[in-house]
Amino acid sequence: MRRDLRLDNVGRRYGLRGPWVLRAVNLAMAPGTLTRVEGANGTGKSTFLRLLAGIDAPTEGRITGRPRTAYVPERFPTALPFTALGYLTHLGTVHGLSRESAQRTAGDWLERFGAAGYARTPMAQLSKGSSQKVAVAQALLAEPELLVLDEAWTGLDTDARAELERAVAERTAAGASVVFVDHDPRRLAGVPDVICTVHDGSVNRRTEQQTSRGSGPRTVVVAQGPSGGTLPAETARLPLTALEETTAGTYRVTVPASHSDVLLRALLTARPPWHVVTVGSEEAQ
Ligand SMILES: Nc1ncnc2c1ncn2[C@@H]1O[C@H](COP(=O)(O)OP(=O)(O)OP(=O)(O)O)[C@@H](O)[C@H]1O
Repeated sequence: MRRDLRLDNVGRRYGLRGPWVLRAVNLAMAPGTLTRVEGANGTGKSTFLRLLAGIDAPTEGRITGRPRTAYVPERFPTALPFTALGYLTHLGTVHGLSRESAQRTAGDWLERFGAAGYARTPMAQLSKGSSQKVAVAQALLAEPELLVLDEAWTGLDTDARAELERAVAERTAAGASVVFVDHDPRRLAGVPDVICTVHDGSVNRRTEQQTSRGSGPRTVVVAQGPSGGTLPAETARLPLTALEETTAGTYRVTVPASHSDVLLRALLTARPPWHVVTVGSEEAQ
């Protein structure tokens, strides 16, 4: 079992005499946790994310237990001498995939984000939105155990934004941790397990209670299991907003819409598979 990512007395300031941006940050982050980081402009959210991602080092204190990590920076460097597919394939091989499998995985991610048409376009010629799709794909490619997203939804079109929410749901369902900052309070609303607020150099952590979950669109799935069946184990990792056994072996399961694909996959790939009776949507009150 993986250990927690721990920050012990972490501080960061820029320059020898710069003001402390973060100070005395003590935190533990358990595997499989979805964490939203909030705070006013300029309070140090990106600094905190860079430290978590290992892109930057603390000025004081220690960070331990960082698993295999991927990061989407607030500003992705676009002037790289590669095509989109070439860049992602190259990164895939850096992550240990064979060239063939790196190219296939890279192509799959471009397809998922609706950017397959730009696969052979040089990175420097991509629009802001398309280059953001490459930024996101490079992080998801390696199936990281910790995914750090700094405003990663910014610049994406509606479909790609929803796809990124689904990809986050897949990572957490697979037991990975995801930490994100997003200016839109509706982003994955009601889904995070933990909210970290950066304020005055401190990071305050609070756990989201199950009861406060469920703002934002939801999907309601009615599914029938094999007789006497209990829900597949993967569903225990999903942020269910409601669960009701309507008749013996038939469940009505409500999840945030971002997590419906993960739920359906868990039900349909269970052995023996579940029968999905209906799938509907519901707006939270
Ligand atoms: N590389 C750097 N060199 C010097 N100062 C920096 C650097 N990066 C960040 N800072 C300073 O650290 C403080 C926190 O910046 P940071 O970008 O972490 O905040 P933020 O909460 O992410 O801001 P925003 O909401 O505007 O993205 C700011 O005062 C910023 O000017």
